[in-house]
Amino acid sequence: MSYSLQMYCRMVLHRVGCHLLKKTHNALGPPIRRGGAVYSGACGFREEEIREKLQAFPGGSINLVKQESGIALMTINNPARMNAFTGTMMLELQDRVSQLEEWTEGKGLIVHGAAGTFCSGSDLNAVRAISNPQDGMKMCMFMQNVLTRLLRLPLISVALVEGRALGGGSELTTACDFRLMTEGSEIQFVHKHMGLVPGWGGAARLVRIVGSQNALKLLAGARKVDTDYGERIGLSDGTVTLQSAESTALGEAEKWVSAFTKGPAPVIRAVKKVVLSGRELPLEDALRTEKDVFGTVWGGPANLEALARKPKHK
Ligand SMILES: C[C@@H](C(=O)O)C(=O)SCCNC(=O)CCNC(=O)[C@H](O)C(C)(C)COP(=O)(O)OP(=O)(O)OC[C@H]1O[C@@H](n2cnc3c(N)ncnc32)[C@H](O)[C@@H]1OP(=O)(O)O
Repeated sequence: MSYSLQMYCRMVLHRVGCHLLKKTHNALGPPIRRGGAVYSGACGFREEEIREKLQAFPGGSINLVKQESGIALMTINNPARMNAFTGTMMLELQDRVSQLEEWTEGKGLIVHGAAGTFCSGSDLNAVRAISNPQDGMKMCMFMQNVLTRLLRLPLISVALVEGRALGGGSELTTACDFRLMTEGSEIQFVHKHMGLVPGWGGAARLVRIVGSQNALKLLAGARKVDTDYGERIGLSDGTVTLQSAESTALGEAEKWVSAFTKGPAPVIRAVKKVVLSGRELPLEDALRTEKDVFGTVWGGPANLEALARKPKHK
């Protein structure tokens, strides 16, 4: 077979493969599997290309502490820039999410910012440098993959908002199951002021959190969301108040999430998995996933221990 005919056949097979992948994806709903990315090579996403570009914008870090309690702490750490995301911080976020996907004892996650503020979105210096549509789209697909995987972690996740969460920072808060805000903090989708719409998946997730009318107000109005407004529209799940001189917002957030992570890790992780499938999948696919997850805990150690504790009925 001539080379050009070979190349033509490969191209046809590639297109058919991509088309079938999309059809399967649409028929079965999102692939909720560990590392469930949205974009892959099959659909023309070349991750290596954007990784190289992002590598060129250093600064800051994403720190991760996996605690004995089963609750991990992730810190967006670039205080000189209000914790804005540099290119290397986007890459580090991906690495931290991969680490959390491998953490089998994990039950909870708190995402917070360094130095008393959350995150002011993409680093504007990096944004200026990759402002051409092609690179912007690649950064968008990269961050959508990372934040989708963050939200799909089998951990109960909380974004602790102190200070400000702006632009991509506000989108990051929507990639957690819950949001807690401290007094005086603000979440603001400033994208409109940048001539943008969210690109990291924040709009799709915001509609599912607050409904389409509230999402329109927050995006088209670039409205500042304070603690009261946040709780009223359901964007915030609670306002963190310090209970004593020694207490910290992070400590209060850990207490809050501990109420949901108390218990054996396999059970807490199973709870997140069944809620995740209920949130993302069409009903019958969600029921099948629930059946599969149920099968992992029914008759498991935690179930048998609970039964042993129950007094036998005469
Ligand atoms: C593309 C989109 C997305 O990814 O979806 C985005 O997020 S675009 C990015 C969307 N985010 C934004 O538009 C927020 C931009 N930043 C601001 O509006 C402001 O900095 C505030 C965050 C409101 C803080 O104002 P405030 O007056 O309190 O402090 P400041 O402005 O002096 O900021 C302190 C230092 O942090 C830097 N800084 C703050 N936000 C930054 C950012 N996003 N990128 C790069 N540097 C940033 C400032 O340049 C300044 O550095 P120097 O002391 O060296 O001057």
